[in-house]
Amino acid sequence: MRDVTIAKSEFIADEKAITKIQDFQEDAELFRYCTLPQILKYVECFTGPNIMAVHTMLINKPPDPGKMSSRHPMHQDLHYFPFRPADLIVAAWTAMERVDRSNGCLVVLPGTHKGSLKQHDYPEWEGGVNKMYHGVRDYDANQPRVHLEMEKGDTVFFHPLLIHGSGANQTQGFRKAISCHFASADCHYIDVKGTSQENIEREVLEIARKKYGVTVPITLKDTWMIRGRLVKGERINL
Ligand SMILES: CCCCCCCCCCCC(=O)SCCNC(=O)CCNC(=O)[C@H](O)C(C)(C)COP(=O)(O)OP(=O)(O)OC[C@H]1O[C@@H](n2cnc3c(N)ncnc32)[C@H](O)[C@@H]1OP(=O)(O)O
Ligand SMILES: O=C(O)CCC(=O)C(=O)O
Repeated sequence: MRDVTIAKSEFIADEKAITKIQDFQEDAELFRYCTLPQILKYVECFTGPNIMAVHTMLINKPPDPGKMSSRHPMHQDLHYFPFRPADLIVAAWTAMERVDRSNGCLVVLPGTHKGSLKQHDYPEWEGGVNKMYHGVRDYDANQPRVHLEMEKGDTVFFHPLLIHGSGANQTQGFRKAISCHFASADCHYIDVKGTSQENIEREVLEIARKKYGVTVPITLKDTWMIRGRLVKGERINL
């Protein structure tokens, strides 16, 4: 994935536009992260013994190009997931260097994981928004927020309903983190038709057609089944 502003700038080298490697589950070295006992020990408390890595990312938040496009809007990860129950899904996010407000650390709204899934859309940001970076349409902006300042190697585990995002990277370095969403293999797929998740379904299927050249009819479930990888126990539903 490339930052929308940087990718369109003729003055910046192509590799400096790369903000994320999405879906690294087939890369042996990167995937080792998802199998680390130090991570799985905590993941298992949420998922139980049958653990799937459902979504992987190496995030390389670039120095902000001046348009604030390095921000990640406040969102709930469950918006992207066509499976339930939410309580059997957990994110692990590990800082690969010190992160604080200057380089755009995570920011969370504590307690929001006890709420429900909200409507998400592209935020109306003047400087542009990266592809598929949907944000919660309505949330109380006066609600207390916590900035997660973390040292290199620190990991945070969070619920897929927790409203979170990250700020602009105001430094000159790339802010690196590695992350995996885990889910219990006992989770089941849901049909998102008629729900607030229809907009992301449409977008993912369009990307599958246009970017990956898929010509046969596929479903949102197919896109998740192909990418998911078992890390422990038995692959049941997912
Ligand atoms: C499939 C299932 C996924 C499913 C993903 C499931 C996510 C689970 C989420 C869990 C919670 C979260 O992480 S929340 C955030 C979730 N969202 C994401 O992580 C989205 C990550 N984004 C991506 O992976 C990618 O951007 C894609 C696949 C959506 C689209 O890729 P792409 O079409 O190649 O575009 P991308 O590289 O991003 O580049 C952005 C724009 O810059 C242009 N561009 C690119 N390179 C250049 C260049 N050298 N010179 C000029 N322009 C350029 C592109 O054409 C595009 O313009 P133009 O075509 O616009 O004109
Ligand atoms: O690393 C970031 O800046 C934000 C990541 C995030 O919000 C997510 O992966 O859901």
